[in-house]
Amino acid sequence: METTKKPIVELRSLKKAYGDNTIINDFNLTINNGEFVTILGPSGCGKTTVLRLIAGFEEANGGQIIIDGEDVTNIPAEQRHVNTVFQSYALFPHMTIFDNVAFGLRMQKVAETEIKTRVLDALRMVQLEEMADRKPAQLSGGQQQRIAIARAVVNKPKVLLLDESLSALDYKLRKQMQNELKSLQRQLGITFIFVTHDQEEALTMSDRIIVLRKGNIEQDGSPREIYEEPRNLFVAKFIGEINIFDATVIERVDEQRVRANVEGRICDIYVEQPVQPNQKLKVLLRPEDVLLEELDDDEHTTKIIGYIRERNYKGMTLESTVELEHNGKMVLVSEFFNEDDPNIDHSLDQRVGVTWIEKWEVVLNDEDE
Ligand SMILES: Nc1ncnc2c1ncn2[C@@H]1O[C@H](COP(=O)(O)OP(=O)(O)OP(=O)(O)O)[C@@H](O)[C@H]1O
Repeated sequence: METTKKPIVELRSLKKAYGDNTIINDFNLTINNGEFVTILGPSGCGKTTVLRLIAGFEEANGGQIIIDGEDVTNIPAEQRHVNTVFQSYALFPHMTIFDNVAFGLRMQKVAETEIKTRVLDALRMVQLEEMADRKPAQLSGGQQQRIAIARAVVNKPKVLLLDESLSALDYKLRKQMQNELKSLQRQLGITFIFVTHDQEEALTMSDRIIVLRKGNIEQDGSPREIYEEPRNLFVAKFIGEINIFDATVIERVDEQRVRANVEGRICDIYVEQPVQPNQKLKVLLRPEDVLLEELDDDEHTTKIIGYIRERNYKGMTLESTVELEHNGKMVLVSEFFNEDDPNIDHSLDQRVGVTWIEKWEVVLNDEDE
C-alpha cells in the first residue's frame, strides 16, 4: 500500500526517567501513516520504554505524544487508538480463539452481531478462521502469535505496537512470520511500530529503521540506507558484519578521492567530507564488497596483502577470513559462489590482494564511534 506522508505518531521532546535514571531525553520522532517502522537497538537502550510511552502504559516526564493529530500525553491507554502485541502474547487459556479475539469488543459492549463479523474477518486475515472453536493450547506457537495479532487488529487501531513479538518463535517460524506480518501490514494499511534487537529482522521487515543507543536516535533511515550508509561506527557495527580498515590521509586527489595509507598501503579512497593531511579515518567495508585477487609472489602492488586463513562454503556464497600481512587484522570476505571462477581455487594460506568494489567503501572520521 502507498504510504501517505501524514504523521500518525509524533513524539515531541519526550522525556522519561526512572528515578535518577534518564532513559530518553528530548526525544523527537515522527512516524507516518501506513509505515512499518522498526525501533532497533541493543538491550536496555530504551526501545520498550518508547513503545510503552506511545501505548500509554508509562507516563512521560516531559514532552508530548500526538496520535493522529490529537495530544494524548495525558490520555489513558485504553482511549488511545493503539494496540500492543507483547512478546508473551498471553491469550486466555480457558477461552476459545473466537472469544479471545472478541474479548476487547465485548468489553466495549459492541453488539454481538457486529462482534461476529469483525472477529471472523480478523481470523480470516491471519488465515486461522477454522481454528475459531479451539483453545489456545491446541495451536502452535506461530498460530497463537497470529491470534494475538488478530486480537489487536480487531479493534481497528490506527497504530499497532509490536514488542519483540517474534522472539519466542523458532528460526523457521520466525522467518515465515516476518513475511506474513509484513504482508498483513501492507494489506491492512495500519502503521506498525515494531521493536527488536534483531538487526536481520529489522532489515527484512521495515520501511524505516530507527537505530537507538542509550535513548538517542543514532540513525533514522530505510533498511538500505542504514546498511549501506551507516552514519557512524556504532550503527555500522550493530547492523551486519563489517570490516573496519584504518587509514591516514596523505592528500586530496580530486573532489571525490583522497590518497591515503590504508592498512600499510597507499591507495585512493572516496571521501566526501573535508579532510586534512595526517587525519585518521576509518574505511568501512561489508564482506560482500571486499574482493580477493590473485598475486604474483614478487608483485609490488598498491593492494593490501593478506593470507586466506579460513574458507567456508555457504551454498550461495563462499566466506573467507583473510589475515592482513600488515598487522594481523582479520578481514571477512563473502563472494558469490561461482564454480567457474578461477579465484575459487584460492587455497588456505594463499597470499592474496585485498581490494574492494570501487566507491562502495564508507569512510568515517576516526572519532565517529
Ligand atoms: N519500571 C522500570 N523501573 C526502573 N527502570 C526501568 C523500568 N523499566 C525499564 N527500566 C530501565 O530502563 C532502561 C531501558 O529499558 P527498556 O526496556 O526500554 O530497554 P530495551 O531497549 O527495550 O531493552 P531490551 O531489548 O532488553 O528489552 C533499562 O536500563 C531498564 O533497566
